[in-house]
Amino acid sequence: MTAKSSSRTTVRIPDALTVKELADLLRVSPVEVIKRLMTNGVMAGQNQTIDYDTAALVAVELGFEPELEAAAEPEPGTPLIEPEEEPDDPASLKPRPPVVTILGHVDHGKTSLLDAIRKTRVAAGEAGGITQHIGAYQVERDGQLITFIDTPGHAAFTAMRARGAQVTDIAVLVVAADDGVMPQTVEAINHAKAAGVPIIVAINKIDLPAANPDRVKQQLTEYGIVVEEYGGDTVCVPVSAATGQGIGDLLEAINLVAEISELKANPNRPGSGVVIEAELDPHRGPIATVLVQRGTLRQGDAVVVGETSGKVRAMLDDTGKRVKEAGPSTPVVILGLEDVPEAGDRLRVVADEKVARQIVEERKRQREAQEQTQHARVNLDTLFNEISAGKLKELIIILKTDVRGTAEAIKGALERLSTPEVKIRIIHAATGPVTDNDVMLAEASNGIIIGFNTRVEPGAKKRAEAVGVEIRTYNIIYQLLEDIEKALQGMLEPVYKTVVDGHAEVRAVFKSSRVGQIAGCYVTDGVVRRGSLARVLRGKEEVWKGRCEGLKRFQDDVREVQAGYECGIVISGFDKFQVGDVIEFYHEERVS
Ligand SMILES: Nc1nc2c(ncn2[C@@H]2O[C@H](COP(=O)(O)OP(=O)(O)OP(=O)(O)O)[C@@H](O)[C@H]2O)c(=O)[nH]1
Repeated sequence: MTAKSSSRTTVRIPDALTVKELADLLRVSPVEVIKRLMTNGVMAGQNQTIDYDTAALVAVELGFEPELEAAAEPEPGTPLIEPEEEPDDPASLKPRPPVVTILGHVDHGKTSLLDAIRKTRVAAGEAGGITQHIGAYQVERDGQLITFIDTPGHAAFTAMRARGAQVTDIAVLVVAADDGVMPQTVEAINHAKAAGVPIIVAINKIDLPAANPDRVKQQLTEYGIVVEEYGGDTVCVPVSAATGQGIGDLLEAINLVAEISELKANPNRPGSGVVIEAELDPHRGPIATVLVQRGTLRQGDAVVVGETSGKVRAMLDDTGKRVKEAGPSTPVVILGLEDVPEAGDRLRVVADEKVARQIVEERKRQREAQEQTQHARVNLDTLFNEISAGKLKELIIILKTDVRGTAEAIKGALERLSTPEVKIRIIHAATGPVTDNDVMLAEASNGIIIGFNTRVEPGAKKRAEAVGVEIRTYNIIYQLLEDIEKALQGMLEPVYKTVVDGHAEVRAVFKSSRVGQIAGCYVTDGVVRRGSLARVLRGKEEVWKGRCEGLKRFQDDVREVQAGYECGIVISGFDKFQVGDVIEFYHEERVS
């Protein structure tokens, strides 16, 4: 019998309610509900609150078809817990300022350029005149605001991305007109491309007699950056951070690219954003610069930031002025956190401080649990499995070699190994050892690193091991190519054994318009994890094999659920659950 039989009466159940309220809804006595709960392993008194999943189990047993009652529309501006992924109604989106990061080779003038841009607003007569360094600032040009991230360089840019936080909309690539394209210019180009952000070229130091902007433009074409003058679509602006020449043009170019990118966000929702930098101030406690990305952050909001929480006691803008609220693309310093968060941590507004602390506790627990399982990153041994499962369409490679000629040759040869199933994409090829930056890029892009006739810096090796990025080194080209080819065809595939992690018993089946079927389950032994391999057993027969696509406790998405708890489970491609089915969770372990 499943919960889907047509004779059942639908009952709408809120996401949390007391046992008594549930009894009223189901028109039975509270004692009846308590008895049913007990047989399902839940001990609860009549005034105790239970979650939807638990209530639904009882409803099904009593012949109802449970349905989650949609939460009431919140009052505008009321902070609430909501999943970050929830999309905005397109009609609610409003234009927002672009967020710009300045990248480029050492000494080409990134810091000077940021200073010169900052000065334009002092010149424009801004009150106070002095800008605080808070990690980001805004300037206005032709009535449009532009937000600059004040930490130049792609190391910071990619470190953020490796932590899953994409803050930059536009990258300004600074190239010194006298020096031309240098190794870190190329690295910056590839980091920006990997992040998929448009590039604007600022040819700096044009005040110098040795300046040769044409040579720079020419050199850039070798790296796929073709400026407009040469028939390409990259905007290029000659500037001098020293004299201020061209800074206005650069700002106009940014506005132009921003307009084409149609950057938008919904300001009318609880604020969320990313930490740009944070520190412990001896007088004010933990302070963090946050770039608001969606919604509006307000003084008094309860927030969760990475693994800390608090209440926004005060907010300051980039001139040090107190502000009460901050909308999309606005950088603000917030005071009132319990601890110092990390750059790249996400901030979310939640209902109140108690909820905030609960979420932090849960996050810490989940992280600890995750630390015990290996990072699921791409590596050559498991490549074929990923391809077969349709999970990988592209193998991303970062290639480091001893000399430039080899880099080009290997790049070409590797790209030719692409198959209809998997494209090989080399997002960065350069000479020199494998560095920390390369590992960060691989981490952010889910790629692997190949070193040819080159060494791996100790720091890079340590980081790669910690984050699970694969580095392979070779001295013979054909061996390198053969390994990749074998990996693509699954011939490198080692032998695996199946290890069972846990079982969950299906106790109710719910329909969801979004994901198909959700199995209301009880974890009988072990642990079940989101993303894990799973097979559905009916008696002794295996009726389906797939992946656990969704795992919920109450209304929250969770990474794992231990034995003795209820949860909602979605298995990829399967919508024929029956009450009594057992879902077996397992993983493949390599046999050495
Ligand atoms: N003549 C001239 N010198 C400049 C210009 N921009 C920067 N410089 C000089 O170039 C040097 C490097 O500038 P920075 O702004 O520190 O360069 P950077 O790219 O931030 O360097 P790192 O932070 O070390 O990566 C400094 O001595 C600046 O004074 C310019 O437009 N013209």
